[in-house]
Amino acid sequence: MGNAKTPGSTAVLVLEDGRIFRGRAYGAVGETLGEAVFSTGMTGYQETLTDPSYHRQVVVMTAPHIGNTGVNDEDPESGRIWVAGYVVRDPARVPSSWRSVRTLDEELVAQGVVGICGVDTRALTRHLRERGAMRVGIFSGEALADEASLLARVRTAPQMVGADLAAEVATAEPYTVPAIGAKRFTVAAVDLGIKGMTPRRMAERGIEVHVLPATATVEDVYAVDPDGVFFSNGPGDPAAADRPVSVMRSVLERSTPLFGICFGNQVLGRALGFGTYKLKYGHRGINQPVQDRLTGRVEVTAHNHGFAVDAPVGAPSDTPYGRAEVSHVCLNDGVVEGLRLLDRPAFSVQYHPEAAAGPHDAAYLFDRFVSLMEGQRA
Ligand SMILES: NC(=O)CC[C@H](N)C(=O)O
Repeated sequence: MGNAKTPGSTAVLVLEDGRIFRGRAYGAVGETLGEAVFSTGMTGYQETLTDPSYHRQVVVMTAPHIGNTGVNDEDPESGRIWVAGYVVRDPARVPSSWRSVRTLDEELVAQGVVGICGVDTRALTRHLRERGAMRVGIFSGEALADEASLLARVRTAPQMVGADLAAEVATAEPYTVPAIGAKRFTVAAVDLGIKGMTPRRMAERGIEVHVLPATATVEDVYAVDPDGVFFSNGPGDPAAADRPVSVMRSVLERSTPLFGICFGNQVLGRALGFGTYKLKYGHRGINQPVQDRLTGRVEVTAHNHGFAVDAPVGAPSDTPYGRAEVSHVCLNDGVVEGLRLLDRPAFSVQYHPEAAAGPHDAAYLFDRFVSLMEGQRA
């Protein structure tokens, strides 16, 4: 957390391998620690900042100009900024948008988010691509100190591997998002860090969404008498998500239609008996090419993931819940981007069909979920 900003004051970004970038304080002044990751989205910084999946991550924006459209009250994906820190090359000096109500700098200060600007984000991104995501600290104001002590601070930060974070970001109390228009289905959505656009995309399809805390039990899920069950995106290491994995296994057992996004895809991978692993530097941006192996169609999609499912691409695998296959792959690097069961109504994707921000190529996946629920009724 930071205190009042001194414009243009010095800030230092220290990576855990000892590489240092100097710049100017942006947003709140102070100290922040986290995992350094980069996002290639040219637009949608408000959605990025407020995506709970970024909890404990310091986000480096590869787009050089950030803040151009200021901050509005409509675009946030949750009630607050979740990124641990923010790294920008060249912040907008004068934002311009009819929806803007304040500057991004003001918003970062108001929410105590420590950032840095004026750093060479291309060099920083290349470093992270070569060395991989790693721990980082941003320091400004009274937090500045000699390099050796800053590096020692960075090395005290917790690692992302093994981090169980969903309950830190998810709703404490259940809430309901009503269907828009006539209600057709009820869905229990286990909130592991859900983005606001996800229940909205379901509501638009006549689904009443009961958003449940990350700690929801199987009894909580079935207490809403769901036609389908959804597992959301969220922060942290899926290898630490034992509770959602066991809840999901009960849902699979009962053959209730099931859909998972991002963390939810990793939870499905684990529920089926596949492993998960940490990617070197992850996928974060809104223009990643993904192929739907069922139709052959390529979609341009929004991503934010640092882990992935380790499942064989090709012939289906036998799992305790019948045959499962990799339904989608990333065309940049072959990473598993979706799973589908062949004998039960369940599927998931590693990317973001709710796409806020991002292209809407993958919105059909919400319709697939609706079809599964229709199929179950027929
Ligand atoms: N957006 C997400 O759900 C991210 C899932 C997980 N925390 C990852 O980094 O891979």
